[in-house]
Amino acid sequence: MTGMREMGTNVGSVLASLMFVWAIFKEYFPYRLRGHVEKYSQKLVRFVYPYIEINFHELTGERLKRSEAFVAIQNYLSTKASSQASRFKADVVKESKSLVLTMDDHEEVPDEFNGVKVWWVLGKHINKSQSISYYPVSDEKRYFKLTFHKHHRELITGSYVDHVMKEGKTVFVENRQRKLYSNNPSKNWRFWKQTKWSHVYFDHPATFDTLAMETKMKEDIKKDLMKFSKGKEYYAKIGKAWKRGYLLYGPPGTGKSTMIAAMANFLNYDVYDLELTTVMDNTELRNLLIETSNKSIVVIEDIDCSLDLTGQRVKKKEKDQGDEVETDPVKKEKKEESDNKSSKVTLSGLLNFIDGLWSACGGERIIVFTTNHVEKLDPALIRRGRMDKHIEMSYCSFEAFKVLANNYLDVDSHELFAKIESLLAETNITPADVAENLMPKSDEEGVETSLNSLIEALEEVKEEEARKKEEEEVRLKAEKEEKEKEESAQESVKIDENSANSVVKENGFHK
Ligand SMILES: Nc1ncnc2c1ncn2[C@@H]1O[C@H](COP(=O)(O)OP(=O)(O)OP(=O)(O)O)[C@@H](O)[C@H]1O
Ligand SMILES: [Mg+2]
Repeated sequence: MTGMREMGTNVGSVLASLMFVWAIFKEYFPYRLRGHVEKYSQKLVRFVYPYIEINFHELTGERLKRSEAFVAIQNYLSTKASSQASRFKADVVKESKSLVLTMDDHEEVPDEFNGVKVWWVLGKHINKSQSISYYPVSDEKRYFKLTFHKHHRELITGSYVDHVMKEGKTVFVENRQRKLYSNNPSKNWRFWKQTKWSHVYFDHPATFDTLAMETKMKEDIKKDLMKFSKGKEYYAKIGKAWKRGYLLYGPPGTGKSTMIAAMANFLNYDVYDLELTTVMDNTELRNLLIETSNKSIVVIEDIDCSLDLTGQRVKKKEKDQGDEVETDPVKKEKKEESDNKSSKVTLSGLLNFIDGLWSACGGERIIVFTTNHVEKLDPALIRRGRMDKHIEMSYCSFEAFKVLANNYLDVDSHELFAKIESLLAETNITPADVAENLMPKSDEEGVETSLNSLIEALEEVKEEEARKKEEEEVRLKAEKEEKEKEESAQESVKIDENSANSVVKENGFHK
């Protein structure tokens, strides 16, 4: 069959050359004769070469975006190429766990659908125009050519192409290596033609199994995520954009960032880590958003440090009291940058971003904010509907400790657990600190040594907390005494004034 098609292709190209010569000289023939020649020559071409060809170009649209169809075909053919083609390009994805083969240029891959044969070829046009540009411009334009017999036009352009797109997308989801994007400073977008987002491959090992928190809470979050990811029809039915906002709040080291990684791994989504302090204004924020893809989690970490988003009322109160001192150097730098006002992103800009984005960019997106100070955020920012689910990440409970003990030491129970349970109930220690103590310091260190080191740390924390409590009590007592002294001093001044007044009155009376 391929041989016949090739022969047809050769005869077809000879005829095409003749048609080209005809196009030049047809002016010299009488009009009537011209019509006849054209009609019969086209019939002849269709007879000799009864195949239809469709090209799917890689770059489409004015901004030359990568066509989704091209990518889907490429993925679909990667599953066929391994058995059908003889020349491939290979790519190793997912830490060498799978090898993805794609067709090499001009390689032909046959395929069959409902007993009908089709052929795919990856072709490319080289752009001959030698435009001089400051930036490197790719002048290679690739396309997939699909060839099939004209009898099967309907089947191929309908069901077959649909089938290829669907399969291609599934392969893409299975093989794709997820990415962690971070936004580039906008000053580089124009001058260095930098893309808005740079990425590295996302390879965080955190999962919900390794995340230390209450089992019930964990299951609840997993259920919520699952419902969201499968909720395309549901969201369409209730007329809501297919997005969900999560607010993770709690002290440093309680696993907020770890939870985001676990969410991404659970859903198989990309992560867009949005650094707000480098976004100059609301327009830039919108532009960044438009370039995010479906199946992604957009993250804004430490939102209270990123921008002046804390709402007027809260801000005023804070100014009066004086700001709390930030100890984490990263958060401190963020806060300083945002205080320097290099960014003009406003609260309303961010609210528009959260509300508007989804309708503008299609669905299947999750947005996550993290903060250590939930009380500082403007209520408008975190109201339900914007941040649908508020999750408090808290100090380590005994249940959370058991997950960590299993992760780090491979133990489910131990005689020292009871002591640890009672110490955990009395102290505030973060999962990060517990994890640090459980990590064996050397290969020889056994389970017991690690657990004892945790007990020691817990006792230290307990002592420290008791000391702080005592100090606080002493301070409060001193404050109370001071206040009482002041009040009694004021009282005695009042009594003195009153008695002086009565003396004056008495004297006056006497006068
Ligand atoms: N709940 C948890 N489960 C498992 N590991 C945790 C948990 N919390 C903290 N850890 C460990 O502590 C380290 C720090 O945690 P993480 O970065 O997630 O804290 P965070 O809440 O994001 O802190 P910050 O507010 O400073 O950003 C992690 O690398 C992880 O190993
Ligand atoms: Mg964090």
